[in-house]
Amino acid sequence: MSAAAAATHRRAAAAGDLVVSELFTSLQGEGPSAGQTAVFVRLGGCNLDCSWCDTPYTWRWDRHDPRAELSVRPVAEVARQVLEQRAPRVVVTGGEPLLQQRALLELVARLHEAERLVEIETNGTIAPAPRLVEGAARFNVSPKLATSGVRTGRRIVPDSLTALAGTGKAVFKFVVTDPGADVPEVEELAASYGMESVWLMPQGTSGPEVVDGMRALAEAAVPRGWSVSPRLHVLLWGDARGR
Ligand SMILES: C[S@@+](CC[C@H](N)C(=O)[O-])C[C@H]1O[C@@H](n2cnc3c(N)ncnc32)[C@H](O)[C@@H]1O
Ligand SMILES: Nc1nc2[nH]cc(C(=O)O)c2c(=O)[nH]1
Ligand code: SF4
Ligand SMILES: [Mg+2]
Repeated sequence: MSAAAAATHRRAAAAGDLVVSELFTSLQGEGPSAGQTAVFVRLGGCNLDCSWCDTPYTWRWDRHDPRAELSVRPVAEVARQVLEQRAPRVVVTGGEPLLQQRALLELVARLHEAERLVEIETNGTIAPAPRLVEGAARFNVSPKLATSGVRTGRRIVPDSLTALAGTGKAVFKFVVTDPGADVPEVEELAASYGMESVWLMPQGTSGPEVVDGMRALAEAAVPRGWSVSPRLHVLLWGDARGR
């Protein structure tokens, strides 16, 4: 991590604040709630470095400037901004949102109290605390496969995947780059961790990549009883930020 980004995260953690990348309202583009209006809270910082990550501006500080990309905001202020929107649903993502679990807990508790449905997008490497599980409507867990380019010991944390599977609120959404290599790896992970809801989503940041990818993934998903996730925001708006 860059020194500036590290200092930002330390300052936020000391104050109980959140490090925010962006906040916007859109349609949930992925997973079981695809098509539903939601407020997105994108937090800064990640503990992985997936080769195809579509939001490197949240963590890749050799190519992006953390002073321009990140802001430190009190939980109450983020909650107020979210609740100004009429959307019934909130998607907390990143970066890796569970890196900021202490402040995240407070945000999710406030939103849950205000009867918002909070979905948390996570890479599955960090176990959720009981209070986070209580306030969350669902965890959209996206464990990374070998084709992410991240080494196994970093991307697969068995205790965290077990904890997430045990919440009863997790779906597992795998980004597939190469079905021949990736589908057998998903089968192994699904069996090892008792994943009940498995989703395949194509890697891609353009309409044709997503549509062609989904068509190929249907062949693998249907016989196995799995689901295929669109990337609706990519189909509608391409690789635009804040969508
Ligand atoms: C940017 S990540 C943030 C949340 C968390 N770090 C994670 O990976 O789940 C949000 C979602 O986008 C997916 N994703 C990122 N880049 C992608 C790409 N190029 N194609 C398809 N999905 C991608 C991730 O796997 C994850 O499901
Ligand atoms: N529209 C839209 N839906 C999304 N679902 C998950 C996203 C994410 O980046 O986590 C995402 C996103 O970036 N945009
Ligand atoms: S874990 Fe998520 S945010 Fe982090 S690099 Fe991978 S896709 Fe990007
Ligand atoms: Mg996204």
